Amino acid sequence: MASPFAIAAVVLALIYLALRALINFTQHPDEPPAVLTSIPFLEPIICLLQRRYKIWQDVKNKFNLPIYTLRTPLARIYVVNDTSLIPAVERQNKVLAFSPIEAEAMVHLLEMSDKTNQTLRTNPTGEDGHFITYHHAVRPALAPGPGLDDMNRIMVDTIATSLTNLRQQSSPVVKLFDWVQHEIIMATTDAEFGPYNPFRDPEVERIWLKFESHVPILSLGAFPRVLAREGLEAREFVVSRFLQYFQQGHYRLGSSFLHARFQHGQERGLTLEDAARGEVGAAMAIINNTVAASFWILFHLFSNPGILEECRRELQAGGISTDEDGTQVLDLDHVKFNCPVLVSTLQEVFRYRGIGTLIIRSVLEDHKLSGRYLLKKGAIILMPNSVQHFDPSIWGADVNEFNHRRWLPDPKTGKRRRYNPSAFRIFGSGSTLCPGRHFANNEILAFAALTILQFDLRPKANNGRWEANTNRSFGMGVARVFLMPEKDFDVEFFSRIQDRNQRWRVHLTGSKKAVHTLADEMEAHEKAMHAKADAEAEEKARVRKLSV
Ligand code: HEM
Repeated sequence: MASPFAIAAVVLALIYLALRALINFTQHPDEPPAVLTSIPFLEPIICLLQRRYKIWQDVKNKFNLPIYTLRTPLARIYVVNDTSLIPAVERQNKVLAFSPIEAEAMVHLLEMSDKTNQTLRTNPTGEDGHFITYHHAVRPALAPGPGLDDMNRIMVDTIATSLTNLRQQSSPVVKLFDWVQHEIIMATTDAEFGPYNPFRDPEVERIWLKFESHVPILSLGAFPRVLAREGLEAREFVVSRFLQYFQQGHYRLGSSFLHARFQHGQERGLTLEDAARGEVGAAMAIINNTVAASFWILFHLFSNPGILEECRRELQAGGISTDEDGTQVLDLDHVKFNCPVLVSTLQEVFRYRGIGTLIIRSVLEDHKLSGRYLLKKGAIILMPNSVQHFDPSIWGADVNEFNHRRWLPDPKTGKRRRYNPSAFRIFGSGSTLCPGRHFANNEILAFAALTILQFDLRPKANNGRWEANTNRSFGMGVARVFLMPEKDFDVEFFSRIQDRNQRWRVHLTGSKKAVHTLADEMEAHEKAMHAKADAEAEEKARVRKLSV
């Protein structure tokens, strides 16, 4: 009689063969080829757990495919490597869409009323659906202009005041990430919510951060009452504070962006409580990435004395004046337009550290991408930033290095270096291109400039060596496109200004002109491509009509 081991081995072999056959039979020849199928349906998950954010580059290097399929137990995932396929995905935003994913994440994460959940889920890609009307409502408030200027003014005031206060302490020691997080949360939310900013209560900030750590489980809706009970309690506390803020009419003193959001909610029939819940989601979008980018820019500036000196020199060459009362005035226009090395360093931070895999789309109908690759309804598309941001054919042979001068004009020709804008993924692209990028650029630059001018920073451990390991990062998160440092660490702040009481402020002339980034080029490039595609479609329709 056969041993139990032998029987188990045969059963396992049969299951294995059946699963392999299932993949083969259900993978259409026109679909992108399936890879990581040796352990059917599980190999992609095992590789992700082992390799974390490095998985996307590993698979690209191993198979060298423009696009491929990962078969997982829950869904097919199509992963895009070829840069030229990205605009093709973005052009099909009614069929390859982000909003249905956003709708489900919001339903789970925010638990609004049934009526609002229904509103979110109804026709999420339609012109009159929640998401497209939301984009139209908020974009103008965040575009260069008076609304953005007001936000910028409050944001720089908050940062300048806080750093002056910090200078009054003698050589304070802080955990760097925590400190940056606090500074950016306060500056961003002051700008957003005005004088009655709920985050001014330290309890709100503390509990908000507790909520934040449970977001991945909450947004998946994976047994939150068992796995993330603390997160749910934290969310309800923050919601209650936003609700008070609305009930007491404090939102009237908030930013134009907040007004646009609130007004849009009212028009879509949201109750005040739903609006308060919506603010929890909005706060994630406006805070999380700016915190991470601000941490990384300080890390790269202070860990490289050469870059630090170059940037300080640029800032000091005409960027600072003195008021009659002795206040030092930093001119934000000077930072934005006359400090090319600092601006280039920021863009390199975006490229080098902004390699989360946030850009995700849902396939709503079977679709032939670029007329070649069959994408099946129900699948997910991922466009990993890391693949694009580390492609040597786009960025050159030094792609794996942090080159803070990468974005400066070519020293030989004096001309701006041309990179494919579709390969710069940090602010997304297409219909969901981040409308907050101008505010974020201003905030990160102002924060970095004020910090490097006033302080020297030195890590307490490692003999003052700067180290931030990211190996354990999955590079995936809700509203997080940056790799996160594994551990926070203590740094000591030394004031560079003798007079501890000397005040600093930032002068703003207005934001009509924005910092130039590749994301803006991409917007222009995509608009031109859309116009070309529309013209071609019109021409085809005209020819068809004539031939009838
Ligand atoms: C470095 C900082 C930031 C980064 C890297 C960033 C990145 C992004 C990305 C990648 C998306 C698109 C998501 C997708 O297509 O899948 C997005 C959307 C958005 N971002 Fe940002 N963002 C930043 C800061 C901000 C700030 C400061 C604000 C507001 C003041 C903001 C407001 C928004 C809004 C309103 C959306 C649209 C969300 C939606 O479609 O519902 N972002 N951002």
